[in-house]
Amino acid sequence: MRTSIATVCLSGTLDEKLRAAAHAGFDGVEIFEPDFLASPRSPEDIRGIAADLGLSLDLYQPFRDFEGVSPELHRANLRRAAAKFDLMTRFGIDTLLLCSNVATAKSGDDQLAASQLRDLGDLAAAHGVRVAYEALAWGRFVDGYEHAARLVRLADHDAIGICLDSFHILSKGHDPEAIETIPGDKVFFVQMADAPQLSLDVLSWSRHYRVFPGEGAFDLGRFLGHLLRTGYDGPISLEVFNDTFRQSDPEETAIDAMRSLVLLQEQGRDWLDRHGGLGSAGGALAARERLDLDVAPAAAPPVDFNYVEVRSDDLDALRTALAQLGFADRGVHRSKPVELWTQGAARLVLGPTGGVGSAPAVAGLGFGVVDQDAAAARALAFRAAPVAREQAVGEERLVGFRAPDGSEAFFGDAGDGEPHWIGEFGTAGAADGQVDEDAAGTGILRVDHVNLAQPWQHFDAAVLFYSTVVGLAATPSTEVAAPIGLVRSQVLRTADGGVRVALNLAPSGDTGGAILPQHLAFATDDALGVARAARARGLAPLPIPANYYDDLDARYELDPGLLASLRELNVLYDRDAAGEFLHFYTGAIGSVFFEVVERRGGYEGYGAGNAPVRLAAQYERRRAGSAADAAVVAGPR
Ligand SMILES: O=C(O)c1ccc(O)c(O)c1
Ligand SMILES: [Mg+2]
Repeated sequence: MRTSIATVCLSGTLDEKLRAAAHAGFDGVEIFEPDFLASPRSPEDIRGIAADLGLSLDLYQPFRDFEGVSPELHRANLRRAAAKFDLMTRFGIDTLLLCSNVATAKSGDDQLAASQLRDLGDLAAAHGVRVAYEALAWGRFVDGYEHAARLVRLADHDAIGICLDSFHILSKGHDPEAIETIPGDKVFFVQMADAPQLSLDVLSWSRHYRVFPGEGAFDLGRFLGHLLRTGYDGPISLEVFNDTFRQSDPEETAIDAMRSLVLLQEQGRDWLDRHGGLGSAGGALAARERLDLDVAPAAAPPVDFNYVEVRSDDLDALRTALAQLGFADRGVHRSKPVELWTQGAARLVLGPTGGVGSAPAVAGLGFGVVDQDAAAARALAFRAAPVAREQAVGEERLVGFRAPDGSEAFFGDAGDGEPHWIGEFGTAGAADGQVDEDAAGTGILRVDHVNLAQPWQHFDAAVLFYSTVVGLAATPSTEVAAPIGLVRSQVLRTADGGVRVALNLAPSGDTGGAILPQHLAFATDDALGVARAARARGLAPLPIPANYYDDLDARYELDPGLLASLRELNVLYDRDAAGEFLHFYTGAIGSVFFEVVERRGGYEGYGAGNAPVRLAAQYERRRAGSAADAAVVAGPR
């Protein structure tokens, strides 16, 4: 499948955009007119640069407000179009994107619009170019692709075809199935964008929230499936608008964009496989070979967390908190400045930060997979950047990739029992790799979830990274009220919940995770027991206000003994139709904190209703100053 991207999707100068698109492996670009107008370069210059980079110039866009106008305006519009056709000839671009009229159309008469499009077709043909007509979701008279297709049919001109843009179609709730009724050779161009499900006017939604495929909520695999059945074999181009990529590095955005197209091709193939393939149309059958879908090799999703790596400048505070939670000190690594703490299958690797601007507190996530090579091959096909890992002779191989926030995702062996690499720890440590059974607890079983605060520029890219490179499934995003604003939150997980990663949108200006720390949640089947034992070892949990427990009582009519224990131990509670949830928190330790969770029955949530209480309690602590946090890690009381 030929890939393309509109220059509007990338930040920087036109030169930078072209370079980024080429480096990410795109076959071509759409030249977005404002990018050209702002460039000091001539069309011939740009044509030469694109050719040197191996990029085709697939489309010039947008041309606006043409059809359905008065005769005088029509004459002026044709003059305007002729100038653009001349320009396109200099660029060597053969297709102009025409948006449906949003401003100057005086009539919704299809015959008038079609005859004006036919005139435009004559003019385009005379210049050796063609026009792709696109229904904008907020068009004055034409706001749907089926209407646009009808006008193209009425215009009946070789140089007039349609541009299908997934956003305009799916944002209106239009069914993409009728795409199959459009002849493939009348589809002149295709633009793809995803978007989160919002109830917002389509113009604002389009201009501020479009994201790359896989980062939003649209079913684009189905869209692509219907499209391929027309026999279309032109480029699939990305066209997103939002407030984020404009402030991001174009090279990174372009990789993210390419990753989304690899995912889209897999989703399209899967949809076709489930829905009868390309159908019986002869031409369409050949299309699949011509399209040559670039699909990543399959790999099973991760099974569990192999380990979590936390970096901190206050390792003593982390050690104290982990010891209070019952973790065992397993000693230091034999060749790296890191140490291992474990309890059950929860494994934490602690190390110092690399200084200012280094990776976030949760610097690495190890995912247990059944086939490391397959997982790595899939990650590479999704254009993930491998992380070089120094490896001493005999040390277990771990394959790693850089996540958008600068942290690292590693694939290790899933399996029963401890990973082999554990043997690399303990040679120099006091604990000698052995668990001190007396000091350690046994209530914590494994990591339940990891909660990563994401810089706002990387949130969408992180959703795509964890769903493609790591292989988790994205669930719908939610918003949580906090004293510092609304916090967007989205969980990516495996079907059985063995791996859960929650992403939270860090408030802007939150450098170093001071406002929204990263956090690790450990699973237990006895939260009250773990809380009690931790308290005996000196842990002061995050204090929860009495008001909260009064409300719990009012809502749930809890057993008085249970309520008293929750209140006494600062354990929070939630319940839904499937089960119950008990959880408590430590205070923040630098830019990380810990949570212990107990899921009863089939409870699958995260106590979202309790998040405002937790966030307010943490806010309170922060305001009270570091003295309060110091108390969290003080010795036994
Ligand atoms: O928002 C717009 O104006 C606009 C312009 C060109 C497009 O292809 C599009 O989908 C939207
Ligand atoms: Mg478009």
